[in-house]
Amino acid sequence: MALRRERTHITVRGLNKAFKGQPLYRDFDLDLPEGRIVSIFGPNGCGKSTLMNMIAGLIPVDSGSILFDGKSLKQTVIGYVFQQYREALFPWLKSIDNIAYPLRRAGMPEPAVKARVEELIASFEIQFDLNRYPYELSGGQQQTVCIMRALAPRPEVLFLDEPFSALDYEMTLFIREKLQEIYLKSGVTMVIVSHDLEDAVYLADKVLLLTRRPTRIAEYMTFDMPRPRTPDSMSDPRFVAAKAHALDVFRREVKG
Ligand SMILES: Nc1ncnc2c1ncn2[C@@H]1O[C@H](COP(=O)(O)OP(=O)(O)OP(=O)(O)O)[C@@H](O)[C@H]1O
Repeated sequence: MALRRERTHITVRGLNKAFKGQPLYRDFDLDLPEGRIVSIFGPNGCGKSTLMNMIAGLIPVDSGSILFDGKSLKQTVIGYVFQQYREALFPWLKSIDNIAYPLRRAGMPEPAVKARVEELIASFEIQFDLNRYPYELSGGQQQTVCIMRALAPRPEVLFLDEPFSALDYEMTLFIREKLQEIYLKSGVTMVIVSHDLEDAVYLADKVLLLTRRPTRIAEYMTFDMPRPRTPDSMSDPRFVAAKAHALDVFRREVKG
């Protein structure tokens, strides 16, 4: 595979965050590469979600800088997929209107909204009825709607907080494939928080392995197995070795 040039997309510098006087991140630096998938993995409570949410602007930092290609968050279009898809969708809007919501809110003219939604439906090869309300859909279908909504405004970065944790295994495989397809088509930078090592490694170009708090980077592991990866990839020796290595680092960090 030809080597792709790695360009930094998100730069985190001198990040500090404490909860109730207890430091979580102290002078923390991180670079997230453009057009790659980075998974964040680490011990329970080490601050995976907090880190991603600070980058996505959902949680304030105490101090430090976070820039997207040198720009602030306000100047950047991002998408966010929540773990709890049931609570993330607006129950009073049909699924299709949930997807269109961020476009309408941004004042996009209706014909352009329709065209963008149609484009998403085609690229996701949606087989279910998007005129249904979210509660009429299965969990996997609801999570698919959440991902489509997050992608609707063509974000530069897509953040996903444990996107598989509320799904059964079959749906996990389905959503993983969809995310990989979208990534291969659009090259969007993705950041995924995962508490499952298999999920963390499967989609990732890089796995950010964190320590216990106060949280540091234990290892920023590169996983360059070619794409598309398939369920068979999980028995590939390269996948098995990457997962075993990440598990070693994790065990060392948990033991302290
Ligand atoms: N609003 C808050 N107030 C006080 N403490 C908080 C708050 N949010 C998070 N914390 C604490 O900060 C730490 C990191 O939380 P966070 O949810 O980011 O960790 P995580 O690695 O994503 O956790 P998990 O693996 O349990 O999902 C935890 O110890 C948590 O209890």
